[in-house]
Amino acid sequence: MRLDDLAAAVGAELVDPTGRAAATEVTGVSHQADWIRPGQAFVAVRGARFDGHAFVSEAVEAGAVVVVGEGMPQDRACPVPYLRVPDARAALADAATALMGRPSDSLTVIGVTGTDGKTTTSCLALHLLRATGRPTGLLSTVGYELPDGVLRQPPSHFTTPEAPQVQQILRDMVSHRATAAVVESSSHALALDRVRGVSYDVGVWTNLTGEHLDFHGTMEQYFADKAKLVARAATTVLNVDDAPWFDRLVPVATTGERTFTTYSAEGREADWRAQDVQEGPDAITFTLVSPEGELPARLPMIGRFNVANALAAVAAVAATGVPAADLVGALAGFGGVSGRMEMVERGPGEPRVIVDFAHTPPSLEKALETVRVTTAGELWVVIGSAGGPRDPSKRAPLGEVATRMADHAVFTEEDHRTTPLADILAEMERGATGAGRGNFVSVGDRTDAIRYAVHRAGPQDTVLLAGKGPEATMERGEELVPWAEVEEARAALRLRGADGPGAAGERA
Ligand SMILES: CC(=O)N[C@H]1[C@@H](OP(=O)(O)OP(=O)(O)OC[C@H]2O[C@@H](n3ccc(=O)[nH]c3=O)[C@H](O)[C@@H]2O)O[C@H](CO)[C@@H](O)[C@@H]1O[C@H](C)C(=O)N[C@@H](C)C(=O)N[C@H](CCC(=O)O)C(=O)O
Ligand SMILES: Nc1ncnc2c1ncn2[C@@H]1O[C@H](COP(=O)(O)OP(=O)(O)OP(=O)(O)O)[C@@H](O)[C@H]1O
Repeated sequence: MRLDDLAAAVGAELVDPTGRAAATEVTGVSHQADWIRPGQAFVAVRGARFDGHAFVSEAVEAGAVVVVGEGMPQDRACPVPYLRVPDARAALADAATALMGRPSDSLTVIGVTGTDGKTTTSCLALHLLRATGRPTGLLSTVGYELPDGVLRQPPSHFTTPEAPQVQQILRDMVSHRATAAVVESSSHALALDRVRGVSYDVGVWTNLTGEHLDFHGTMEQYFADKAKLVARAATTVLNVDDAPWFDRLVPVATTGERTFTTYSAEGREADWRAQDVQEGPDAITFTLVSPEGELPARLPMIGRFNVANALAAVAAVAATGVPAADLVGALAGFGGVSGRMEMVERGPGEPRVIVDFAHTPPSLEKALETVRVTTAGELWVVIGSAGGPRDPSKRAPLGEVATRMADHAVFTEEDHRTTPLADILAEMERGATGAGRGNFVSVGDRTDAIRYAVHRAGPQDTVLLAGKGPEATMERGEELVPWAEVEEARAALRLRGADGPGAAGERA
């Protein structure tokens, strides 16, 4: 793209006294100076921690041919043309969108926002679109996928990366013949214009509860940031059960030509709702009451909240023109979400082992509560708490919740980093004993802890391995070791099968 076209795309005036700059070819854009490659534009963002202008020299040395920003500091000159804009983050998104040729215009885009359930709903929508014949891409916390289904990681680990990565990934999807995309859209992304330039066909709202107020400031601001998705999507899928936000979203969802559809997992009046919900050990069944009639549905997941996620995904994909009967058929083939209530395959006589990401006291409580419903025997939990800079105040409450909600708790390591593991375990134990409970044991090594629980659990029992979920590494001291919780669970089950319940547990 020519520099004068880039200037037009970001709404800036190109001051070009020599007349030679306008035709300069701009090959890409980045907000991060050390990612700049020759021929690219550097957008200097004034952030909470840094002023991107401090990195202009680094960007130019790396080959930036233009800098975009809200104004160079007076004491510094810019060695390449400078495009002055009122909002650098908006310009970053506009430049990236233009340079990538507006890829989302060639895709049916479903955006998903909300405090909880974004990743699950996104993965469900991806599955439904693919299973009903649409080559689809995904951008989410777990990474991104092109229609080939291979999970890839963007260079920075965000739910929704910055606009240049978002637009590049959408462009790759189009190049790989995707016709649809599911974009998990975090509140940070909506607030910081990372998804400006994505034209959403359908916007999905899961729910809104207090979280991330450190960034958004107030609940009102958090709502306003998330509501940007509803304000931009042509059709929105709204959760009737999410009071009071539902009522406030309706006017936002109906301005202009836009429409909305509703869902309820709690039996309220809605376009899409679940009736006669039955939770089983491996799946949930319910009657889907839809605008196209009543249909029996089977969702191969556990966790009652997943009914809401499934309804949201079904309603969203239906809004793109897929019949409800096809969606219900496809739902039964969903393979789950990695590390989120993931059931480990088991043989006869083996306990049910579930890997989940819950690592805060409220999410652990919710996870244990829902698993309890389908546990005929006793409930075990293996849980640790992170060290290093992570919030130490949650350690004792985790110990309290684990021993209150489960019959047996095994306290163990979870990325303790340079914090002494013994200190973390002592805090978790304090939470349990402070509440007068002794149904716990501490087993520092996580492999041993998992084996301890799996070997003692009976065939009717459930073992919840909480906290690590899909994470691929464990931080022990200064060391970063590879980790695979599901593999650990499989190994523990194999050992249990070989030695018989109880035997290898003695090794822990
Ligand atoms: C609150 C938030 O999201 N902040 C993000 C934001 O920071 P910021 O605007 O304050 O920028 P800054 O760090 O001060 O830097 C200013 C500029 O200098 C640039 N810079 C900075 C340093 C350097 O060496 N070189 C350089 O070029 C930066 O790229 C940036 O453009 O832009 C930065 C550059 O992309 C991000 O690193 C930073 O993410 C922070 C670290 C973060 O942790 N964000 C998380 C909370 C986040 O976004 N999470 C959501 C999901 C939340 C959820 O639902 O759970 C997500 O979508 O992942
Ligand atoms: N609809 C829901 N309502 C309430 N809680 C939910 C819902 N869906 C999932 N959860 C809980 O939130 C956890 C994370 O789910 P998921 O990853 O889908 O959410 P998320 O919004 O993407 O969060 P994150 O961005 O942290 O991954 C689940 O393990 C479950 O405990």
